[in-house]
Amino acid sequence: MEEGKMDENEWSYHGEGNKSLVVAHAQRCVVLRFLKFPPNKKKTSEEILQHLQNIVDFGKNVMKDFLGENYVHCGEVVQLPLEFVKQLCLKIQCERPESRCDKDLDTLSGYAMCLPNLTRLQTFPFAEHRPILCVEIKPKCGFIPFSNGVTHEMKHKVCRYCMHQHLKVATGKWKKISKYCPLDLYSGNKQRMHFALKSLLQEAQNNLRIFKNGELIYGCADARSPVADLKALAHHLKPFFFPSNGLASGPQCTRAVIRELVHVITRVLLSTSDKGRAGALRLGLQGARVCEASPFSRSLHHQGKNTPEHSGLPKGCLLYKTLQVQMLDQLDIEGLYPLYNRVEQYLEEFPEERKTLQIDGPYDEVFYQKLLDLSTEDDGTVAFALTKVQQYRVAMTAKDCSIMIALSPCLRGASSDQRPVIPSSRSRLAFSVSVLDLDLKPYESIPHQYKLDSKIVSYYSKTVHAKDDTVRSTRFKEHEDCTLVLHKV
Ligand SMILES: O=P(O)(O)O[C@@H]1[C@@H](OP(=O)(O)O)[C@H](OP(=O)(O)O)[C@H](O)[C@H](OP(=O)(O)O)[C@H]1OP(=O)(O)O
Ligand SMILES: Nc1ncnc2c1ncn2[C@@H]1O[C@H](COP(=O)(O)OP(=O)(O)OP(=O)(O)O)[C@@H](O)[C@H]1O
Repeated sequence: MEEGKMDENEWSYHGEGNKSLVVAHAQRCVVLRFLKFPPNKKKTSEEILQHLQNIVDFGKNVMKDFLGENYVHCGEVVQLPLEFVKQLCLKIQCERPESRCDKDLDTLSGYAMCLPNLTRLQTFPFAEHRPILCVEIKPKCGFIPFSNGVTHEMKHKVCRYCMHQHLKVATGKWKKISKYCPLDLYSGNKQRMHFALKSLLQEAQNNLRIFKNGELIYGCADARSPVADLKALAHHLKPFFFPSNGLASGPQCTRAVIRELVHVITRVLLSTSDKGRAGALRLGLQGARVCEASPFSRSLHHQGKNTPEHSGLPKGCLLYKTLQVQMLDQLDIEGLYPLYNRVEQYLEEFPEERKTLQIDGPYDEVFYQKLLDLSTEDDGTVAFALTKVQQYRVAMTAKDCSIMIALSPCLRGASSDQRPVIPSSRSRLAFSVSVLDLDLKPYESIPHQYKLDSKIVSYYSKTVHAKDDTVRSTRFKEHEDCTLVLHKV
């Protein structure tokens, strides 16, 4: 970023999560990502610079290898004029959702990350004049724990996302329980994937957002005021997926356009645009492949059908690679926690060792190589415990990342310029797939994870599973769902 040339009026609020806030440039396809902190927890400029550098290094040295060069965009750390950051912060404050204002944007260090704007097609340096649609999915954890360390039987049957839904609704985070189950999305079975994506469209929460030309048109900017009008969405989608059945308006048109979107996203998710390489990890899928709480498997079960087919994901696709990284959590938090305590005990005795153990970085080649040791034989050493702790942190990162799919119609007759292309009813769509929010989860969050896990399972077991029959009838109307799921499209 060139000092003196930064004008806050060229940047606009784009979005934020729990830990960072993103602004997008009006013309150029770049964003600035700033860290956020609670008001009483300010950090020094040096600490912020180090934190951001760690994020970039972790992306470069670890995630690029695991997920694939083309999917990961590490960006770079930039130093910005303090006056620019101050003015920008004032300018965007009114656009920030109230629920995110418990944390303040860091305006004191002047450091931020500069990244490509992933809501735009990746190969274009400048904003395109063609319409660009971008679907952001936060898929969450796609497997059921298989570790012997798991003490709650329920965790072998129902996935964490589905259990957590009940706690989230009870605590008022969301109003309705979603029918989305990550295991359906990660199944590789088209029917299950369609169901998962339709469920996300019905109840987006913070798992689905849709942008058109970089602007949010569907999903939550703020949990309290979600934008989720399917009819309005279908209207936005018409330039991309005008239905081949010729219907220009009405509920049938809405359904047809949404169905097109779901089919196109499924095909993109199953595509292997990263040269089909499987990534550095080879973890066999263990544990249940179906979550008992998923309305999809429940509806099949009630029709007396076998468990849904698990087609498996193509090895080169981003979902497959993300799942592989998630499965670095081999022991589950219950098996991991005693190992974390072993590391903690060691650090209490030898606090100066924290650096050597690379708890807070550097996330370099040495750090990466240690992650590849998948042995689960505990020899009682701190080294073993540390490897499992670091693998767990990486797995948790992959359980919380988001996938961005950008789509843009190809001009008639134009070559695709080596960009991958997917056919749709209206035209061919050039697409790019990227992954974002790959910040390594902090070591300090492990005790929180342990407590939260137990809270999620206890709440689900006590209140939901005990009243299973009632829940089944309120969670979804079976006949309606079966038609939705099994209707051949
Ligand atoms: O624990 P979870 O599964 O609720 O995930 C948290 C997310 O909630 P979600 O369930 O996706 O709505 C949560 O997302 P929201 O703030 O709810 O949008 C964060 O992503 C959080 O990560 P971090 O603490 O900011 O690094 C996430 O925490 P981590 O568990 O990934 O550390
Ligand atoms: N490179 C990018 N291009 C376009 N949009 C982006 C980019 N990075 C982030 N965003 C948008 O900003 C939002 C917040 O970013 P991000 O997920 O990194 O925040 P976070 O605070 O780290 O998230 P979390 O709540 O998971 O901790 C994303 O959901 C996405 O919509």
